Amino acid sequence: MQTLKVELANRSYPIHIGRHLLSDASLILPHLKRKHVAIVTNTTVAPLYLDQLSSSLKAEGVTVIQIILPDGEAYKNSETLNIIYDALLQNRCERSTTLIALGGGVIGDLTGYAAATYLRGVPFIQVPTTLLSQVDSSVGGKTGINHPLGKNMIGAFYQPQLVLADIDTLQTLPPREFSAGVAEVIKYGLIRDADFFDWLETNMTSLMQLDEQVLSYAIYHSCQNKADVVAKDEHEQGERALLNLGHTFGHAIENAMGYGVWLHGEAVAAGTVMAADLSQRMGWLSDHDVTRIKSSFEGANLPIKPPSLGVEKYLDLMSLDKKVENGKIRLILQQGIGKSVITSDYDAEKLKETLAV
Ligand SMILES: NC(=O)c1ccc[n+]([C@@H]2O[C@H](COP(=O)([O-])OP(=O)(O)OC[C@H]3O[C@@H](n4cnc5c(N)ncnc54)[C@H](O)[C@@H]3O)[C@@H](O)[C@H]2O)c1
Ligand SMILES: O=C(O)C(=O)C[C@@H](O)[C@H](O)[C@H](O)COP(=O)(O)O
Ligand SMILES: [Zn+2]
Repeated sequence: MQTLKVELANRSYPIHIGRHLLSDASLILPHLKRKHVAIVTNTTVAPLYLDQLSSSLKAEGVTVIQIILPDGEAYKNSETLNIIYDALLQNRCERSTTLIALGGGVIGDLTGYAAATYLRGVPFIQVPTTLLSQVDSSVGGKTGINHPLGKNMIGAFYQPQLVLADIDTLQTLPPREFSAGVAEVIKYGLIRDADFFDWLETNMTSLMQLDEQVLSYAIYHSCQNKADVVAKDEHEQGERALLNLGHTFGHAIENAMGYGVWLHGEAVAAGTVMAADLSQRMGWLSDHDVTRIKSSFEGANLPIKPPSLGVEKYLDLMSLDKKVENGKIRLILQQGIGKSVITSDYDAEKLKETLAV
């Protein structure tokens, strides 16, 4: 098992990455206020891993409440959040009850937001079971739900007590979902780590085959990059916005196509290609680098061609992005591989050319 730490003063927490972690309750016990937990998961993950996690905790005398939600991005909303609140109240959960998110990013975001708000805040633990959630969503404390008008529009920054990433769970992940996670892995290379991007170019085939060493390295290195950024800028006042590369375009795609039709990682991949296209039009990124970016996504079986929504639709949806300032859409653009910037200083006409796909 490898461990790294998100350094946030008295809210610091460890990320454990390795095999057989779900059945090792000793990793969780030190982080519980009381031997009382509510595991939140969904109808797909429950039959695969709920028993393993519950049994190991029960064997140590922990009372386990199970909350099983419907599966899918379309359920990352206030109705599903209410299912969690209802179950917590019906089971008389207290401030000392720890919520455990067992699943992908949807479960993690929902559970984290429930933890941030139930009784004005209870502890929670992330047990991510998708590649995307192991490399990105379980780390950093962004929690929340979607609104019909925009992605993740309601939420809170609320850090977990612990992240437990058991890479064995990835064996059952459908290939399309694995690919979606690789989009966020590539992101770290593009925004701040050119060496990691080079390494990914060399090792993409092995990564897609779930080679254990390559997979562990990719997860550890992604978490390290995210932990570094979050430690410097927890509440996205500056540098953290770089983690949003491709997301202003991508969230527009997810919303326009209907939540869940394009996977988050797929929309991020196509959105990152759009950001690269605009960067190239601005003269900031070479043709060669644009080709490298597209090839890396293609190597992970990710889409590089965005849907044709129409320029006005794109602009309308992008204008609801959380990074909008004084009505101006701020974008993460590329000034090379490993060098992203947040800027509102782009040519609006060139943006329209990028959106006219
Ligand atoms: N909070 C953050 O910082 C952050 C970062 C990135 C993405 N996100 C959010 O995360 C969500 C996407 O997360 P995701 O890609 O994990 O999607 P997801 O949570 O929808 O999981 C993908 C699918 O895989 C299934 N699944 C999960 N684990 C499995 C396993 N081990 N074996 C088989 N099936 C499994 C799920 O039930 C689901 O059907 C989006 O809502 C996105 O906005 C949040
Ligand atoms: O942690 C962050 O910060 C990120 O931006 C990570 C993203 O991959 C993630 O999709 C996040 O949920 C997007 O945040 P949002 O603030 O644009 O909703
Ligand atoms: Zn993302």
